[in-house]
Amino acid sequence: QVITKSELIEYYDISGCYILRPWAYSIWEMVQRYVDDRIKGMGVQNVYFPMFVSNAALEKEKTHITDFAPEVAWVTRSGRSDLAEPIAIRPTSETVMYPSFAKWIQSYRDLPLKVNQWNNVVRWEFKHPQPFLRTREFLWHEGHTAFATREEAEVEVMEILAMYEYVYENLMAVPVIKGRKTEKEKFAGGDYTTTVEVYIGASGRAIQGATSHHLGQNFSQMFDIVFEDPATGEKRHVHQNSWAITTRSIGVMVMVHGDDKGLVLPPRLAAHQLVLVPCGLTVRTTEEAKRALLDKCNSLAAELRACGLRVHADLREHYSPGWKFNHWELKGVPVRIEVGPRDMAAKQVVAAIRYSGEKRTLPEEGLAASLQALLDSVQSEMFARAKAEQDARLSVCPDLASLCAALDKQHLILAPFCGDPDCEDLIKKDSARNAIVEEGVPSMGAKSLCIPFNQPDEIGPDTKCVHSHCGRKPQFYTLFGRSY
Ligand SMILES: O=C1CCCN[C@@H]1CCCn1cnc2ccccc2c1=O
Repeated sequence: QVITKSELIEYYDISGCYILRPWAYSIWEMVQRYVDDRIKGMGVQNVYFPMFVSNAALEKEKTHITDFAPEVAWVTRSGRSDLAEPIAIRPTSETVMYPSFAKWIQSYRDLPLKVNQWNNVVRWEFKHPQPFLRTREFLWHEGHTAFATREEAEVEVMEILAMYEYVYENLMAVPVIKGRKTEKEKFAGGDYTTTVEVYIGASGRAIQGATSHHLGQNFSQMFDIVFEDPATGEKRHVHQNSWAITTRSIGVMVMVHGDDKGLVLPPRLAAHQLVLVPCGLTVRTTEEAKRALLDKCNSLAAELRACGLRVHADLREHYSPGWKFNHWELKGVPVRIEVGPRDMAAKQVVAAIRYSGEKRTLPEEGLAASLQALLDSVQSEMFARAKAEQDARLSVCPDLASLCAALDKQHLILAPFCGDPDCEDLIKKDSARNAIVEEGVPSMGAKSLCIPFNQPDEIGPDTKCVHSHCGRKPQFYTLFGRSY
C-alpha cells in the first residue's frame, strides 16, 4: 500500500514489471548522481553496449551460465517472421562487453580499462515478483574493469564496496554489514564476491544491497583478453572486476525506514526535503490576509531554495491543510513547515518532523540554517535508529540449536562456520525444519549472507563449526539469516 499510495510505483499488466513514478525515479537519480560522480573520480568511463546478446556470445560463458539459463529472455520473432537465430536480452553484460575488451586490450598500455554502463537488464525470474526487490526488468549500473595485476583489481573491488556502503549508510541512512560471500553464495563466474547486506527489521530477513566481484582471470581466459607483459614479452590474461547496485536499493530504503503512516525519506535523498503548507486560512480570513500569507510562503520557499534546500510549497487552494499533512506524511517528506497568520505575526514557523512525529517552533531568523541543521540531525538519527535495531537483532551462536532459537526471534546470526557448501545446505535445511511454523507457513531456513570483514572474535582452537555433524574445523564467523 505504501508504495502505491506514496506514488512510488504504478502496477503494470506484465507480471514482474512495475512503473517507477517520479517519486521513486527521483531517488534513483540521486543514487545515480552520487555513484556516477564517484566512479568518474576513479577513472571509470561510461559506455553503452547493445542490450541484445547473440547465442554464440552467451554460450561462451558456459561455466556458470547453466544455472542462470532459465532466466534468460529471448527475442525469437520480428513482426510475423521468425528470426534465423534467437537473440538473448542481456541479463548482465559480461558476454556483451568482453569480446570487445579482447579487441581493445593488446598492450599493458591499454590497461587499466575501466568502463561502466547505466542500463536495464532482464531476468525472467520465476519466484514471486515484488516491486523493487524482485522484478523481471530492473535498472542498475554495471561496472566492468580490467587490470594488469591482481593487486590493482583487488584494491578497486574494496573501493567500490566502500562506495556502496556510503550510498546506503550516508545517503539512505541504512546500516550495512560488509563482507565476502561464501563459496556457495558467490557469483560462480568469479573468484570471490564482496557484498553489503542489509537487515530488514520489519520482516527479520536480510537482503543483498550491492555487490563487487573480483573475477580473477576466469573471464579473460574464456574471452582471450590478453596483454603483452613489457618485462617478458609474454601474453598475460587481465585481472577483472565487475560491480553493481540496482533499483532494489530503493525498496530496501522504503522497508528499513517506512512506518505505519507511510514512507519516511532520509533528507539526503528526498526530492522534497521540506514541504511548506499555509495554515489557519478560514472563511473569515480577509483576501489581503490570505494574499499576505501566500506571499510569505513563496518568499520563505525562495529563501530556503537559495540556501540549497529542496523545498516544495503546497499552496493548492482546493485541499485542506489536514489533507496536505496526510499526503506529504504518506510520501515521507522529512520536514513539514506550517505557516499561519499568527506564525507570520510572531515571525516564526512550525516544523513537523516526519520520522519522529515531533513538532518544533522555529524563528524565521536564521531559518535556513536551523532547518539544514534539523535535516542533518534527522539524517543521523534515522541511521542511528536503524543501526540500533540491526545490532539488537544480531546474535553470536555457537551451535544449530541456538541458531534456530535466534532465527525465531527474527535475528541475524554470526556463527563459526567451516565454509563448505554441503554444510551450508545442511544448515539451511535443518534450520528450516526446527524453526517454529508461523501461521501454517513453513518458515524458511537460514542462508549464509556474508563472511563479515569485521569478525566478532578469533576462531578458537576448540571452536566447532555451527553444524556440529559436519566435523570440519570452522574457518570464520559467518552471518546467517532468513533472506530475500
Ligand atoms: O552482479 C554482477 C555485477 C555486474 C555485472 N554482472 C555481475 C554478475 C552477474 C551474475 N549473473 C546474474 N544473473 C544472471 C542471469 C542470467 C544470465 C547470467 C547471469 C549472471 O551472470
